[in-house]
Amino acid sequence: MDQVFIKGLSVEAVIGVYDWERTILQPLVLDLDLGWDIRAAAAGDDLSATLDYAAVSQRVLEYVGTSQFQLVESLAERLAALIMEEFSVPWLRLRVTKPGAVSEASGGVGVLIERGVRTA
Ligand SMILES: Nc1nc2c(c(=O)[nH]1)N=C([C@H](O)[C@@H](O)CO)CN2
Repeated sequence: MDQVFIKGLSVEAVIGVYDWERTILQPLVLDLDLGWDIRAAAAGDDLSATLDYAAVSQRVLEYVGTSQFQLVESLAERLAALIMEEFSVPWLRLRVTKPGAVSEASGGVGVLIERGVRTA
């Protein structure tokens, strides 16, 4: 399946299980692979026929930036459901990285989920 992707989307949110984390904003980085058949958009050179990565990015920034989850798992699950419902995305892969959580992990820590049905 074709994909529209958004890589390295940076946003700050209240995220974490510990008391000190409930009072600060922490950086998160999101990577999204979004299943979408791009052929109709390509044939017509038509934005309205594709998944607008700018519109998805804006919605994700709005949602995550005002969220207050404890676990990155919870954020990932809710965000995946929102994107699939609001943008009619049939399948997605979402990585949520919390860069500063484990200082020794230079590439960050977090979760990677896939949801939906990935058609050929
Ligand atoms: N699998 C997870 N492990 C941990 C999480 C999490 O969201 N998912 N969160 C924390 C703390 O909030 C941590 O980020 C504070 O540094 C610990 N482990």
